[in-house]
Amino acid sequence: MKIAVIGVGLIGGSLALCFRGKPDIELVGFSHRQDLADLCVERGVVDSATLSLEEAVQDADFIFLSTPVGLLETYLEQINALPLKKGCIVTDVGSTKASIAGRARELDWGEACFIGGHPMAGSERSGVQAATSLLFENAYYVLTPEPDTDPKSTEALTRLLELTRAKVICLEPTQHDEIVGAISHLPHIIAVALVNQISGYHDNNPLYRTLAAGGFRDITRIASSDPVVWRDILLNNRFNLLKLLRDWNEQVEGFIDQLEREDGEGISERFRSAGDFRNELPERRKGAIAKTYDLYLDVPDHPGIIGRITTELGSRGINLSNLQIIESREDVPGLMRLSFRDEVHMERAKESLESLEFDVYV
Ligand SMILES: NC(=O)C1=CN([C@@H]2O[C@H](COP(=O)(O)OP(=O)(O)OC[C@H]3O[C@@H](n4cnc5c(N)ncnc54)[C@H](O)[C@@H]3O)[C@@H](O)[C@H]2O)C=CC1
Ligand SMILES: O=C(O)C(=O)Cc1ccc(O)cc1
Repeated sequence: MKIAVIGVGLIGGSLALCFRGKPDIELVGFSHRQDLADLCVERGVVDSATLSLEEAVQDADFIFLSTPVGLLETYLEQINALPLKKGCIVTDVGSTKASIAGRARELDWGEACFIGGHPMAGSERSGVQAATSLLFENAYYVLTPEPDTDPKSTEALTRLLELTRAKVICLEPTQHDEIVGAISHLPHIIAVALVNQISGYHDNNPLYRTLAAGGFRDITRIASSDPVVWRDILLNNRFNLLKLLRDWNEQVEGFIDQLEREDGEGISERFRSAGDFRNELPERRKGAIAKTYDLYLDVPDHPGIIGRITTELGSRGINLSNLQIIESREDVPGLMRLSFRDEVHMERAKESLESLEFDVYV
């Protein structure tokens, strides 16, 4: 089976790593620059890479378009005009689905077909350097087959995507863009606006960055996302976002009004209803919203301390899903966050680290 990945960045590279090394799969990357083509081969993400689109898609069984959204339709058109293998499935990974689905519908695919796709997992990092085969584990992977798409093609793509360990669901493209606009694109806008607002205050007083603590960091991680990728997503989904931002203004106006009227009960009620909804979000899956079980511990600045902690957990078979040094506190020993997929591993880690006399907080 030949799989072509057009644009081997965070998402294209991560998909390639999920497929890589499986028996009978040949992975070819297409890049628009020789240095990037060389890099994805050097990093072992694809078997070979080419600057020729024709060569990349020739005889391919699956083609994944994984460039920024603004380039997807151009590549779709170019690929549609090239000779494709009978039964070839062309798909994409773009964060918006209506426009590419609309363009694909206008093209004649002959014995090939197009099925839109969107893995609902990612990160604020970009480029093939950030690619990982674990990115999609337990996340949702949306496919947008048309009513007349051959179910066998959707099935074949779904079967291949099992290698990502994501859960495939099918959605209509317009509905996808409305929902994903609200749960992913709007939060990115809010994070960026918030960081830029605070950055403006910081220009006059550097204490803003010094004091920026957990809450600010938690809600602004995605503000570090790739500017080109996000420019394209926001422009592409602008009609949904304009409505969502007007609704957002109403939320802001509501707070202004409650503060002016000193309406404490109204403010508490907003926190209560937000907490109720937030606490009911599906748990224990990675992706756009990752639920983890976290422990915090003070770590003295000793050489080898991180190795000691991870070796201890590893030797007891405790599965660590993430580790982060939190730098929000100055002039104190480091604070480390250890994340686990479930409560059992978290509790076992707590006991084990306490027995080594670490101060552990849940
Ligand atoms: N970043 C994320 O967390 C997620 C992104 N997506 C979607 O995945 C797609 C790719 O995003 P990322 O992998 O995050 O970005 P990325 O920047 O890591 O990867 C984009 C790739 O496209 C290549 N590229 C850029 N210009 C090109 C051109 N003219 N011709 C050919 N290739 C070109 C880049 O070299 C890079 O390899 C986007 O459509 C995005 O909406 C989907 C899910 C999550
Ligand atoms: O980093 C995060 O938490 C994300 O929000 C990742 C993400 C980015 C873009 C998508 O289309 C889907 C998921």
